Amino acid sequence: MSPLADFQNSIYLEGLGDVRPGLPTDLTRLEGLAEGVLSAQAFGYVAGAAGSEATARANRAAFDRWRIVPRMLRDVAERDLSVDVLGTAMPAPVLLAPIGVQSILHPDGELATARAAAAEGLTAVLSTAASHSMEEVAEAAGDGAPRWYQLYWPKDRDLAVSFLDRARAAGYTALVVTLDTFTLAWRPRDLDRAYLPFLRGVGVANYFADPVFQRAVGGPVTGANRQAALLHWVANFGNPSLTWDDLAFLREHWDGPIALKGIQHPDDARRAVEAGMDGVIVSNHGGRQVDGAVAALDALPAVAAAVGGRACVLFDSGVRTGADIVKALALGARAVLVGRPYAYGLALGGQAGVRHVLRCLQAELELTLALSGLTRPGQLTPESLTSAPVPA
Ligand SMILES: Cc1cc2nc3c(=O)[nH]c(=O)nc-3n(C[C@H](O)[C@H](O)[C@H](O)COP(=O)(O)O)c2cc1C
Ligand SMILES: O=C(O)C(=O)c1ccccc1
Repeated sequence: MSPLADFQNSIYLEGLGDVRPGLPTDLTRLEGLAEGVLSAQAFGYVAGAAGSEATARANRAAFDRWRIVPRMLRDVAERDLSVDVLGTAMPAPVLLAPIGVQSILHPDGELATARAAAAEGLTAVLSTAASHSMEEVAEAAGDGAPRWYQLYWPKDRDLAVSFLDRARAAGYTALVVTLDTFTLAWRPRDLDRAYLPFLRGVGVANYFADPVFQRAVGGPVTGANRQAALLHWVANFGNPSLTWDDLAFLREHWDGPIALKGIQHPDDARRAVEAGMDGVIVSNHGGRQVDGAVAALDALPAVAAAVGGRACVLFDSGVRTGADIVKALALGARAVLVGRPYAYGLALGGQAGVRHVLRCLQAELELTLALSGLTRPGQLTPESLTSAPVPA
């Protein structure tokens, strides 16, 4: 019996002893529960999306338009979910998407997330906009815990280089460069509450701890230069002038694998490969950037075809269940990143809440795969799916 199937049994056995798991095993229910424990501002920030939130809804609807076609009598006794992604060994094709400002969800924020990921052997991608510094998070994760770093590429090139140097020194092995968020989009829930965590000093730990940043604001951030430091953050956060030519700069300053996050067009995927990138992450940022943008799952097949095995294709935006993961892998992703579900787990139960989410996702993935007649993620192809009948 695999440890993941054991997890399912342990839930039933606890049930016999009348001890219920603390959080629901249907992860789509976590959002509603998280609303009950978060401030309206924090909940709105996390659950919200751009504009009318049509793309956030489309992300989910796209999964619903595909159905798995299970196959029988295929000896699925021995299952192995493990994959190698950009040189990182993973027990399952699941990563924790970079989510900034996690201390609005739980005081331990990214520290709790890193510990939960490490306990499962899964890779957490640390955001540049984290509420704890990358060095603190690395220490919380512990030696040997796989970790990747996500770059919000700031205007100041020296600051970008400093982030990359620090990430390397702290043991982050792969770089995720987020391209779709050089500025925050039109987000009505936050606008209506005039809520931006950074202006309250949340999500700036990596900046305030940085020697290059400190030099620019006249020394370590104290009460005296705090306002100036926050304004410097606003001015530097993103760079709308970047082009494909700038990727050479990243290659020069980061010798490990690089994945570009926010790819939605096959031509952009081709350009990423031509620029020597190791991976692309098909993502629309969970619907938080371009309202009306294509559902991420609908963009995946064409990107996978354009890449044609020359780079690693990853996926996020809308993954909520093991079945969702099966569908994304079948349509061309090597692994998925999950975002809001673990953020809600963090809000509801700290480190244990995140771990609950990770265990449920892995267990449900393994069961869905096996019950569909497969034993390894790599066996999934588009033939594993059929499109759902269009509702009348
Ligand atoms: C509250 C919140 C903060 C986020 N912060 C970041 C970030 O700092 N960097 C980044 O690349 N993506 C960020 N994202 C986007 C996620 O990495 C991911 O693309 C998205 O959440 C996936 O969609 P899902 O939430 O539907 O799983 C954030 C998403 C949320 C919900
Ligand atoms: O809110 C977000 O989606 C996001 O990506 C972000 C951007 C800057 C800082 C923190 C999070």
